[in-house]
Amino acid sequence: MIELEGVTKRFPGGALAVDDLSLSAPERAITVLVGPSGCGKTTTLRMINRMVDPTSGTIRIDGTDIHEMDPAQLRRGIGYVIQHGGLFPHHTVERNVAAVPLLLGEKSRTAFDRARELLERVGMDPALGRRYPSQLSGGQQQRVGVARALAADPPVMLMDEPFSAVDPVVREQLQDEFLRLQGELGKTIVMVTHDIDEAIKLGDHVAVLRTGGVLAQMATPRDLLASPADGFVADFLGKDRGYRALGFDAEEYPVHEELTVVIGTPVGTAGGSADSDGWVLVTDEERHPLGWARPADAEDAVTREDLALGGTLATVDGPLRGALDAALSSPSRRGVVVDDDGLLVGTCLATEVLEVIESRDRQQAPSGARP
Ligand SMILES: Nc1ncnc2c1ncn2[C@@H]1O[C@H](COP(=O)(O)OP(=O)(O)OP(=O)(O)O)[C@@H](O)[C@H]1O
Repeated sequence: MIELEGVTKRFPGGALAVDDLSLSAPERAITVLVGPSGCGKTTTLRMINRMVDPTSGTIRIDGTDIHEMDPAQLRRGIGYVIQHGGLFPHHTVERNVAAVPLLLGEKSRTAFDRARELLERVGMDPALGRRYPSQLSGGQQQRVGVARALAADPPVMLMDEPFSAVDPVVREQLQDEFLRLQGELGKTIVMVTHDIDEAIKLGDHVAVLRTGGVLAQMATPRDLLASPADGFVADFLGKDRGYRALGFDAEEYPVHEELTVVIGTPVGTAGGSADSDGWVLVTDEERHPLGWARPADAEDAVTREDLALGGTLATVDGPLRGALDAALSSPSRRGVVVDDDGLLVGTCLATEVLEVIESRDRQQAPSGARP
């Protein structure tokens, strides 16, 4: 557990970067610091590994005041990941990952073996280990940055905008893989971002800071969306709060059997007729959904050109937001539901998902409560 108690940082020249900040980052959880530019996020993070010293206040890790610890020893227990990976440009990728263990006196062979293992763990082809950082994409550099921070197996990780230097698609992938990795490793993580969506997706706890380094609210993402403390937090959370809150609710909703046809075969072979609207769901032979088709002639084989794409997929025990989105984005208005292996389970209807939400809300609302 990392605890900040009344921490203030005033830089020489007068800038008050962090003002009387108190918060706790629980063990084995991801705590995200989020807020507008200049609100003191990076300064706060750097005070935890003593790259910046607070003007006043106390920071403790597992009950020990970090100012009573030797800075080198402190940093050995803290992995640090920054934007663009912060890699040494003149070292190979493997050498970058092995850097800290080598510094700590690890045998070269052990350090490099572990570097290759870590690269694989963060989803990199180990063959890329012999390249130099400039020969990697932005997303790959970020992965190497994470691998390097993990190399000495520190219990604590500090991450400063680790996924912000890449495009939105790669960013989503990195976030998903990071969550999977954290599920295995269970590090105590403090992460900085200016992106509230990233904070809500990754954070077990989210601390919203306002300019001047003042804590506006610290809560779980669900509570933050449901009850922002004030107008600043509400504005910072932005629009679509009600809809985004559905991203946390993995609840059962009705799933219906759907008529399907295998790609390359005529709709007529589907063993029934398409729904009255004419849309039929096309799958591959293993029942992975491929898209919807509304062929003019049921005797013609369905081809990839016939597919109307764009619908999102919902996971059967996933959040209600996914189910609602699948239904609303589907050309047939029937949302495609798959299992964890991506195989078709059936379809769902927006009206029925909404019924689940409403009946749940009725059950949760205290009696006499008004919206
Ligand atoms: N070394 C420094 N000397 C003087 N002022 C500094 C220094 N580092 C940061 N500051 C100031 O402290 C305030 C907080 O900066 P910080 O980098 O912590 O904010 P941030 O929330 O991480 O911002 P961003 O999202 O833009 O990275 C800013 O006003 C900044 O100008």
